[in-house]
Amino acid sequence: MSFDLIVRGGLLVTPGGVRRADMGVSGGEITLIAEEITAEITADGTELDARGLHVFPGVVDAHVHLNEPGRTDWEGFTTGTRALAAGGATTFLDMPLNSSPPVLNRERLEEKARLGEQKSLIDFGLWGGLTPLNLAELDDLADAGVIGLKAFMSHSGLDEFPAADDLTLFEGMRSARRHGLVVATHAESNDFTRRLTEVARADGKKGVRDYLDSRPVVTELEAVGRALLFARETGAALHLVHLSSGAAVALAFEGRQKGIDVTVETCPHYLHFTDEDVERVGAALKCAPPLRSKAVQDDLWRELLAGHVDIVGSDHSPAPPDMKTSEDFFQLWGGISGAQSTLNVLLEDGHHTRGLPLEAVAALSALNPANRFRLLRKGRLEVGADADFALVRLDEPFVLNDLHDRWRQNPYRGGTFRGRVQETWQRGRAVYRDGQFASSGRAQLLRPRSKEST
Ligand SMILES: NC(=O)NC(NC(N)=O)C(=O)[O-]
Ligand SMILES: [Zn+2]
Ligand SMILES: [Zn+2]
Repeated sequence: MSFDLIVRGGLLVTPGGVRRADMGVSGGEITLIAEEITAEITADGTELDARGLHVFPGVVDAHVHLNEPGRTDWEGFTTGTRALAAGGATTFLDMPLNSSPPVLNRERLEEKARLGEQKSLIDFGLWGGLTPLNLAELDDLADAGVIGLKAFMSHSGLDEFPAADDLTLFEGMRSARRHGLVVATHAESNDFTRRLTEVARADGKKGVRDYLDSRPVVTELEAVGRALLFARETGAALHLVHLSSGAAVALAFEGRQKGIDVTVETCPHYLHFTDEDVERVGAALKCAPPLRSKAVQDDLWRELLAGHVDIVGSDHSPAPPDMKTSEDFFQLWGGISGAQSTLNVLLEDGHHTRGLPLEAVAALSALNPANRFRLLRKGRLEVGADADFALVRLDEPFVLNDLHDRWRQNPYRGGTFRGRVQETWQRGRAVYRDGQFASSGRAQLLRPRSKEST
């Protein structure tokens, strides 16, 4: 056997555990994992010395907003995927908003796919929207290869992507079930958050704390409960994005124990920052649902360490500085820039601080999202999988300053972490190495593998 690439002597974080081994790659695929590979590499092949480094499966970020076309100035494929690659990601799933017009039909999906294949550095899948405007388009979206359908249960921040009312969500789930697609929900109660916002605004409230108080945990719990009910009644696969509270994760876990097909995502910002950080830092940490108290964060970590969280996705959603500047905290764009730092947060706050095993870090960031969205060549260091991996220096602290996303405003800037990503490889080819990026043009659009073929 000969190889195009041999990764030598790294500590491989495989689904079965961490092991020191060589990894051989041919044609972009992992073809051998062995204690020592003695075979030759091809004449133009590469040997990579990974001694002293951990080899993680490339991050599969299930939740990013790269906003191209239409709002590329907020964040686009070029800068967004550089940030992702520098953070060890080799796959991302892009949300149907805030690109404009949003991905609500086949044409928009195909347009975004074309742009992504030209400009993205790494492989990607595309979410389609589920709104009251496009129920008639869902069959087409499924056929065109969406990775899943995304619905907002509260206002999305953009009128062009309206919230799904109960009937829309219910009908959307029925359709998704027929197509074998996952429905993702932004779970905050529309009635509840809208009324609390109105009341606060009527009282002239504008502060950080006023905003945080307008979206309490109960508004998340109400929406999670309703989404679970609809999933149970329709038999659809439900993915709860960006849960912010341990209580919401626990509610989802109860649902799963009762047989509902539900997975749970949380985000690095809920694990790393609290409400006090929002008060200190301001706009860079505005998001919905908002950051929570230390006590709620502790609950969230408890649930995660108990294995009740499936996926950690970045929800990277930047906006230009003028949308992140206002005296009125309600007026600011909600969205946090975090595409580059998911592994850093999981390794620093999870592994080093709380003893989260490295296999769990790899499962939350790569294997579980790959499995949930049926990307079975992704997310695992295993023979037969794509050679998508990141070389990580696990123990040495570093200051995160070299950020590659679109705007300067990034709440992780200047933070100290352990778990620096040294290099990122996709299908056997370096996409990020020595601080440099490969050229784009090789990224592939990924479609969920159909049930029949698995
Ligand atoms: N339109 C957005 O980018 N919204 C995102 N914004 C947040 N989370 O604050 C989201 O995922 O809801
Ligand atoms: Zn959301
Ligand atoms: Zn989002």
